[in-house]
Amino acid sequence: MKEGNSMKVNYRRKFSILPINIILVGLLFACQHFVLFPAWGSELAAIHDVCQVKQQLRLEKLLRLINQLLLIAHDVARWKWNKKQAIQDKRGEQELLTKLSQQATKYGLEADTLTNFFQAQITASKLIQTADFQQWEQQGIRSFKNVPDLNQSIRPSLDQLNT
Ligand SMILES: O=C(O)C(=O)C[C@]1(C(=O)O)C=C[C@@H](O)C=C1
Repeated sequence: MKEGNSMKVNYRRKFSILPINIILVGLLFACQHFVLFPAWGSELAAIHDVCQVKQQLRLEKLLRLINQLLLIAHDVARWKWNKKQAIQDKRGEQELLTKLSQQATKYGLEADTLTNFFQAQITASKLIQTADFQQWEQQGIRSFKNVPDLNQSIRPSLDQLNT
């Protein structure tokens, strides 16, 4: 083989494995850091822990809100019982769901998921109110004293919790 040709082959051999070399050196460098600086591993674990705690806190806050909303359902039921009003307010429900799905897009949340969640919340509220009505019917309760007004006080509280 002529000298010029053999140099070409050597040159190709030398440089064709260059990207693999770069990747291997990169990997080695990264691993070495975790070996030489094990603190990095614990830092990653700490970040993971913080994320988990934050998620847990968000979940707890959500559960607290659900609980508050369901507790208010008893006040709603008392007001409706006193006024002999129907439990279901289909128009109110639709207005709430439309407003919430518009807010979902604003906050980058999925409108369907949010709507399903609040639909379930409304269903739970209606079940509580129905159970209250049945119980008061059996107990022969005529009306309740000191019930906050649905429009002036209860619904604004519900709106605040919902948003
Ligand atoms: O605002 C009421 O009348 C409620 O009973 C509350 C609520 C709700 O959870 O938002 C529940 C049932 C009604 O059909 C409408 C709304």
